[in-house]
Amino acid sequence: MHALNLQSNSLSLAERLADLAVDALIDEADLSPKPALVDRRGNGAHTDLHLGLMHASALALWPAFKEMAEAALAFGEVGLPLREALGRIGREGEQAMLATTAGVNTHRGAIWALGLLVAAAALEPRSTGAGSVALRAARLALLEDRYAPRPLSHGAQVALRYGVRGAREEAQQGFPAVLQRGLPQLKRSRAQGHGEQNARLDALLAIMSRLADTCVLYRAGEQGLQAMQQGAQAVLDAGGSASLAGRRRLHELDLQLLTLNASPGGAADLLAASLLLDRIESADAFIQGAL
Ligand SMILES: CC(C)(COP(=O)(O)OP(=O)(O)OC[C@H]1O[C@@H](n2cnc3c(N)ncnc32)[C@H](O[C@H]2O[C@H](COP(=O)(O)OP(=O)(O)OP(=O)(O)O)[C@@H](O)[C@H]2O)[C@@H]1O)[C@@H](O)C(=O)NCCC(=O)NCCS
Ligand SMILES: Nc1ncnc2[nH]cnc12
Repeated sequence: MHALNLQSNSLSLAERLADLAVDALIDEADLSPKPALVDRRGNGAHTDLHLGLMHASALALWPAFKEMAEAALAFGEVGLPLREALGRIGREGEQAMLATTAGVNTHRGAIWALGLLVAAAALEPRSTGAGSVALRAARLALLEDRYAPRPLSHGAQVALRYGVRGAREEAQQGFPAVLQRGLPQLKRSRAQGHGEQNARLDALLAIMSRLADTCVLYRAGEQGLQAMQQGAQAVLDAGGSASLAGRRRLHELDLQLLTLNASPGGAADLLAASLLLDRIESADAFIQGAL
C-alpha cells in the first residue's frame, strides 16, 4: 500500500493533490485522437471549445482543488460540514472556470468528480488505493448539500427523459466506470506493452463502452449513446488503439460521433478521474521523481 508523503518537495499535501488533479485534466485534454472530443487535432464536436481553453480551464481550477483538499484535512472526516464546504468550493470553482472560459462549460463534471476524489485522498493520506479513495468519495457524494441549487441542468433533463443515472449517481456508487472499466483497462493495456497514450485511449474507450454519458444523451439521444457504446466496444474488440484494425474502428467511431454531434464529455471527465486515481496510487514513486 502507498502513502502520500507529507514532507517532500516542500509542497503541502493539498498543493500536491491539486497538481495531480490539474495534470490529469491536462493529460486528458492532450490525449489524441479522442472521438468527437477536443484534443491536439481540433475541437471535435464542439464549436465553443478548443485545446487552449481546456488547458486554461484546468489551470484555473488549481486553487479550488487545493482548497477542497485543505477542507478535507481541516474537517478530518466524512460528514455534512465537509460535504457542504466542498459544495461551496466547487461552486466557486465553477465560477472561476466560467470566468476563464467566458461562460463556456469546460469542466463542470470534472470539478465534481476530481474534487470529491482529491478531498477523499486528503482525508486519509495513508490509504491511497483507488478503491479506498473512491469509496470515501462516494460517502461524501451521498450526503445532501443543503445549499446546492438544483437547476434543470442538461444532466437532470436527460435523467428525467431517459431514466438514466448521471454524474451524481456515478460518484455516489463509487465511480464504477472508473474502478471497473477505466483503471483496469489502463493497467491491462500497459501490461500488454501498448504504450501509455494507447493505454489511455483504451481506458477512455472502456469507459465509453458502458457509460450513460448525459452529455451524449443531451446532444444525440439514445441513438448517439448506442453509437458511442457499441463503437467504443468495437475498437476494443478489434485489438484496441494500438492495433491497426482498432485504429480503423476508432477513426470510424470519430466520424460517426461527429456526424451525430455526440461528444462524450462525461467519459472524458471519468478518464481524467482514472488518471488521477492512478497517480495517487503511485504517489510514492511520483514523489521520488520516478514518474
Ligand atoms: C452533481 C453535478 C455533477 C451536477 O450534475 P448534473 O447531471 O445535474 O449536471 P450537468 O450540468 O449536466 O453536469 C454533469 C456533467 O458531468 C459529466 N457527465 C455526464 N454524464 C456523466 C456520467 N454518466 N458520469 C459522470 N460524469 C458525467 C458531463 O461533463 C462533461 O460534459 C460537459 C459539457 O456538458 P454540457 O454543458 O451539458 O454540454 P454541451 O452539450 O457541450 O453544452 P452546450 O454546448 O449546449 O452549452 C463538460 O464540461 C464535461 O465536464 C456533464 O456535463 C455537480 O456538477 C454539482 O452538483 N455541482 C455543484 C457544486 C458541488 O457540489 N460540487 C462538489 C464539489 S466536489
Ligand atoms: N476533451 C474534452 N472535449 C470536450 N469536452 C470535454 N469535457 C472534458 N474533457 C473534454
